[in-house]
Amino acid sequence: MGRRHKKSGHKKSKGRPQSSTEYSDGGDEQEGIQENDKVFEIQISDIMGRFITSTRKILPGEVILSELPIVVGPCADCGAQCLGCYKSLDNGESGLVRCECGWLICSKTCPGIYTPLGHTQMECSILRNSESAKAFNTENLSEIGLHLQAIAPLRCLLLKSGDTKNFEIIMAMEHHNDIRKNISQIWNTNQINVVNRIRSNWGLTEYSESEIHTVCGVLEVNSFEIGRRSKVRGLYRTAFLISHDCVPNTNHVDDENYKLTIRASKEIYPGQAITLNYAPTMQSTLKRREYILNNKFFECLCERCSDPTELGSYFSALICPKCQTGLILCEKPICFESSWSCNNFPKRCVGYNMSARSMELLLNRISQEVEKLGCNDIEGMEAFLDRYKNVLHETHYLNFGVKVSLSQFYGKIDGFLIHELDDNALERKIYLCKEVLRIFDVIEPGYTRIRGVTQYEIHAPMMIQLTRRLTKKSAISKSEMKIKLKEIVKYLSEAKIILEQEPAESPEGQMGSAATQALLQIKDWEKIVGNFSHAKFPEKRL
Ligand SMILES: C[S@@+](CC[C@H](N)C(=O)[O-])C[C@H]1O[C@@H](n2cnc3c(N)ncnc32)[C@H](O)[C@@H]1O
Repeated sequence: MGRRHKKSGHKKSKGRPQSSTEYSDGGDEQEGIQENDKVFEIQISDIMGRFITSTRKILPGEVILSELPIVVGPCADCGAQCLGCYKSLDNGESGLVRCECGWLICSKTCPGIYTPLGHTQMECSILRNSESAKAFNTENLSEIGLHLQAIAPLRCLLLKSGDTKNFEIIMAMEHHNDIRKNISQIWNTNQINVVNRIRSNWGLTEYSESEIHTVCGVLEVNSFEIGRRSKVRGLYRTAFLISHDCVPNTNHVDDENYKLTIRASKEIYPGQAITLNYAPTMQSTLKRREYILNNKFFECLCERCSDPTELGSYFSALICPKCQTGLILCEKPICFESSWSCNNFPKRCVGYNMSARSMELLLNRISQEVEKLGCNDIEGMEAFLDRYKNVLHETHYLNFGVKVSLSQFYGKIDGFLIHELDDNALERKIYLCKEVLRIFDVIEPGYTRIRGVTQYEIHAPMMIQLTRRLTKKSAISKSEMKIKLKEIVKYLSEAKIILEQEPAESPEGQMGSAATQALLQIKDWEKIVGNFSHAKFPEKRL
């Protein structure tokens, strides 16, 4: 592995910066952002190609850019979905309705029919004239996904005559054809499902094979997965320039019109690269690097990937089976074949060594156990943590994923509803939330969705604990109560700031409103304890 792709990393830009006005591909027409408000400029590096850096200090929560997509369409691995609004048709709820081109839609009144980011009139007539719907059996919904694979590439190609400026922007995006054409699994699949379909089945020979492979590559490398309804991807004229880092400094959200908003999660200094994580944050270095290599076609050499401890999060660490005190860490994490050994060696541990292959097999086996855990099965999850407490580090990514679920499910599942939790279970939820916040401070710091959700989650058990102590008349002084209330307000206030940025109708957006309500209610406690905003947290003893 690893050899077929070029090496990459965060090498400082070599070329001169391109200001946004110099960016002739249309990046200067940023929607909603005035030219002189722009907080970023485009730079070019030998390793990363184009990327953006900040032109001034950007504060946490500040909008860096916000834009509508150029193209929206089904993801390559989608199931059956409506061509207009992308609603999933897998559940059969909506029955099978056909557009006049023969393809499936959610209903005759679908709001996405004949709209620029849905099923356009042009697309409809191409699909109808080529009798394309005759090629699939509408009873077999899984087969439709294969045909839908060619829709987003078709929509890119249609811009060639319909919107030349955006077509040029798309064709100038990174496609990695040089690498992708040597990966037969990718290239041949695209040849059959996209190139042949568009050229032979739909008769669009005006698009060359290489042009079609290029838009496939552009979509694979640059598109954002968006929407809440099913698997949908969008290409954006500026956001694609954001480079990757496994500890990103931005987060993003898209709304019902597919508008994408990128915000700073933490302070970004002038000249610093503006980054997002292309890989799943809650995976180990090995898995993230594999994902990036196989999907974005470069090797990540970021600080988190280069550090065997993953910046002290110990996300990939095992407990040494020999000495039980040392940790098994990867010797050279940016090398896929690197072996793993005990960090106690040679002091106290005679030495424990594991090959990359043995580690992979072990983790695959344990992952299968995690996948089998029911999402409501709190007892099963706790039993898993207990079973592996002498094998996986307490914040190993496999443990941590389970802990994130537990931190949210305690209080929500039948038999574990918040008021039914005993004192130990309340304490457990608080402990888990704090651990989740501590680790996310390292791997995804700042104002992020998970931080907002966890801060909201922690307030309820803390409030109940406080009420119970008060009603049970367990010894709790007024000053201790004030400190607890102040801590709860701190969590809720940050949760409110973060979650109010989410779409109001989303579960996170609703949590944001609930945080606002909770903050109002908590004011009533002043009647009991007096003003607590000046309460001092006890100093931590070293
Ligand atoms: C979404 S594009 C970003 C824009 C692209 N650099 C361009 O010039 O069009 C993603 C590609 O940028 C490059 N890239 C982004 N982040 C990188 C990083 N941290 N290290 C190396 N290459 C990176 C890789 O080639 C990757 O496939």
